[in-house]
Amino acid sequence: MAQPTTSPRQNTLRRPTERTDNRPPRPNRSGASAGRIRTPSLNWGAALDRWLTDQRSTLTLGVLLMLLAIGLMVAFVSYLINGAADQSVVGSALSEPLAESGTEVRNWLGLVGAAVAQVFVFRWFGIGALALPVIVFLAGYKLAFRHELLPLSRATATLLFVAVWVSLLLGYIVLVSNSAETSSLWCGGIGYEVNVALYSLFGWGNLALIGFMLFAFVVYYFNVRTLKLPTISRPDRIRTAPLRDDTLQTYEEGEQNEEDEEDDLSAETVAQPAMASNGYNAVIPPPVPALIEEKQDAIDEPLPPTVPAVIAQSTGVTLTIKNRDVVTDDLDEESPELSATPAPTFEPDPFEEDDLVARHGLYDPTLDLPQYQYPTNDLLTEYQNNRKAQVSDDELTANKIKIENTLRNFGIEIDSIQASIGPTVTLYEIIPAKGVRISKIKSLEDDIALSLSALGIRIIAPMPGMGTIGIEVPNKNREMVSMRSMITSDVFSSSKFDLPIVLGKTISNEIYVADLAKMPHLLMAGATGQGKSVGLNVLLTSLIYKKHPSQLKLVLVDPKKVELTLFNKLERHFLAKLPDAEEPIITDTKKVVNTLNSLCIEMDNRYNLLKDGGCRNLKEYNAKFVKRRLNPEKGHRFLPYIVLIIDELADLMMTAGKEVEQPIARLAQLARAIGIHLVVATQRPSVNVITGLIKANFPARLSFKVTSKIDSRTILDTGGAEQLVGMGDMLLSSNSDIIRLQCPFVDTNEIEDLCEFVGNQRGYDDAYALPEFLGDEGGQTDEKDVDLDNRDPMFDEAARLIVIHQQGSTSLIQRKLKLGYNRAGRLVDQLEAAKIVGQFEGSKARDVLVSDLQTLEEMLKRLKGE
Ligand SMILES: Nc1ncnc2c1ncn2[C@@H]1O[C@H](COP(=O)(O)OP(=O)(O)OP(=O)(O)O)[C@@H](O)[C@H]1O
Repeated sequence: MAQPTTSPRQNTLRRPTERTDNRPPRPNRSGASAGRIRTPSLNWGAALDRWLTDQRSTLTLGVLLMLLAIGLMVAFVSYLINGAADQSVVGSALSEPLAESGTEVRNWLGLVGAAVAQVFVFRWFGIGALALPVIVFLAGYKLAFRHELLPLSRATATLLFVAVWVSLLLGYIVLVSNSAETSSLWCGGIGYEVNVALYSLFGWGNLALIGFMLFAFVVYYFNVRTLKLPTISRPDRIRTAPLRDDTLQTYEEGEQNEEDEEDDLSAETVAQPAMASNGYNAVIPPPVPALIEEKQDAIDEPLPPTVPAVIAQSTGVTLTIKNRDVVTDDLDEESPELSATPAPTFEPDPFEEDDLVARHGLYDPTLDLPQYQYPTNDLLTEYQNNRKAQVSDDELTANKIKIENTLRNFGIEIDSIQASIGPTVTLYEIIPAKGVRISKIKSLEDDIALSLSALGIRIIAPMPGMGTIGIEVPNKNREMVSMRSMITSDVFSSSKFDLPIVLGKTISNEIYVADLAKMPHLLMAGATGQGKSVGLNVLLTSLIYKKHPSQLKLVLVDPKKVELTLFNKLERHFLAKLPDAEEPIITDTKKVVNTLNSLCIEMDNRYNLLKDGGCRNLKEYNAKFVKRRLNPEKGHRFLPYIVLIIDELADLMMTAGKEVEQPIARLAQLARAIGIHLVVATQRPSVNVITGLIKANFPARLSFKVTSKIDSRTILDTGGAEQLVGMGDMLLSSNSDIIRLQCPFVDTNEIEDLCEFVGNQRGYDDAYALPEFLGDEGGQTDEKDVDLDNRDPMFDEAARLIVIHQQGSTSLIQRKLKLGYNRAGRLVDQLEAAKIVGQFEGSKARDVLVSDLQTLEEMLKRLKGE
């Protein structure tokens, strides 16, 4: 049983263009939200929007603004030097020929420069006007480079304040020093006039008002809530692990210190650098200060981040904590200083947290690749023969008569028949005459289809919620739905979905965009040659057009070895792979099993991070990270969505069976909250490929034409997919709704151009590294396997690093000693065998078992047998 898209009620057969004009928009009928195409009309707002989202326009506008800013600056400075002489020329410009005035003017930018500067400098802000070109320049820079030199809104607020305040202060000075004749240029009209007005009211009190204005600005701008000085050096007051002062220094100095720190490895006080998001991106978020450095094992469950909590610990330390997220756990429990210290009560000031955002702005993951250009629409082809479905009146009438006659032959009279022309099929909706039981028509389904003797007829009896019967008849000339028309549509380009995928056009010509993040996984089936590969390419294209490489990672599994190869070029932008994998696209079954298990580890790691951050899902977690409320020092990082695509599950199930079934089912069951989504395609939708376990966890299923009704039932739980007409004609089943869609077409040339466009841009150093999974052969190296007589040459150095930082993390060794993942992993195993670090504990850093360098040096000597 199938359900067509909501279709308008119609009394007569009409052309599709007529149908769409006068009707109010219909509500979406599924949670996956479809959009609709409107009759083209000149929509200036939309045109402007489009223009502004076109990267060529923003580049042009950006450069124009930067030039304008330079021009304004030159004009203003020149006016401050020559302004007095130019004032009369500008004043008389309207009464005298412009050319003559132009030759008299002294401004370096001529008469226009003088006139503009006269307004901004002389009439308004005086020297404060110099702030304005800076704002214009920053705006231009942001547009041109898609990157902010300084946080634009905050810089604009500051500079505007500076312009007004400087003008007022200078106005006051000019007024009290009685030097308006000579110096009013410096304070501008606003500064002077306001002071004149207020002076008569407050006299000297003006100065106090101006001072207060500055104070109020600072209070709001820096979110000051108390006149107490912020106690940044707090970690000194509470006894902390020895390295924390340096850590704090890193917080304050932010990104600039990164380079210096890298070079300064041997120093005892090596500061722990801010951990980059996922450990490999280029821009490092300034971490949140560790407000409290006490061990607090007592908290297992995350507390709501803003609720103060009083925790009495076994150590006798009482802490009042406002923000659970920044509690660290690396204080040595045995610390004699701590037990000697009376229990401190610590009330962190929200100032610090707000201040991080105030100082650095929100964390922006896209700054990993600030120059990244989203693909442009012209990479996709505008098909010339992309004609709208050509269904003539004759064809409509002929089909109508045929349907009526056929039904009459079976003794079914009909009251009315209406047609909705879709891109591939036309839906005829029939209202049977009174007394005709729909179940009768249903039982005649096959006979009716046979009598109509057209391929691909699908009967929907009854149409859910309509009380009508639908008969879908393929159009003689079908419409080619181009990917370009989908990408450029308003529905897609303005979509705010987390993972928008455009699936095609409905029978009523609406563009259907779904959110993969909500689906949350998709099972795809279709016999060979029916459009599955094109469908996967469409899905990937949608995501690549909408997402920045920092927000999305793709794991591509292609046992057929040919279908997804073009996406290889995206390795350093969008692809994720195992650390030791050579090829980013996984074709070998053994590697697929490892990758699936690695994704399960990634899932568990992400769950731990979410738990630690007190968040319920990826969106909340990332939002919190962006607000700098999760400490990268504690392993928190911005988590990109991961989309796993498997093209041909059947091959994998044949060769690895349970080994792939189980991790797929586990991921499908659990991964939605942490942003891992699966798209699994197969040619053979038989029960030994799409097992009950897999099927149960994929609520959204998509079927291209399949070879039998049984296959259709396996994938969709109903027949119908065997009746499709191929070439991207498909049925989508989600939320127990079935929708017929025409998949857009995207050619391999277009995919090639798209991948080239993205791949030729600067990317990350490598593909996104998935956690290592050693599998049965490798297994977690345990202590006895490690030969300490055969230590890595970097062993001592790594040990010192770990002890200095009191953090047993592989990524620390990787970054600081510039080693690969595998070697760093082996080093950590050796350090574990030498009892310098504790055991592997999932996503948490290992415990460091040696508390100071002196003890370590003694251990190292013992190891060397000295
Ligand atoms: N959405 C579409 N619109 C128009 N034509 C299409 C569409 N999808 C597929 N086709 C046509 O069907 C052909 C086969 O499509 P595709 O390669 O995607 O099939 P497939 O199901 O992946 O086959 P296989 O399983 O053998 O790889 C395409 O080359 C194209 O000509």
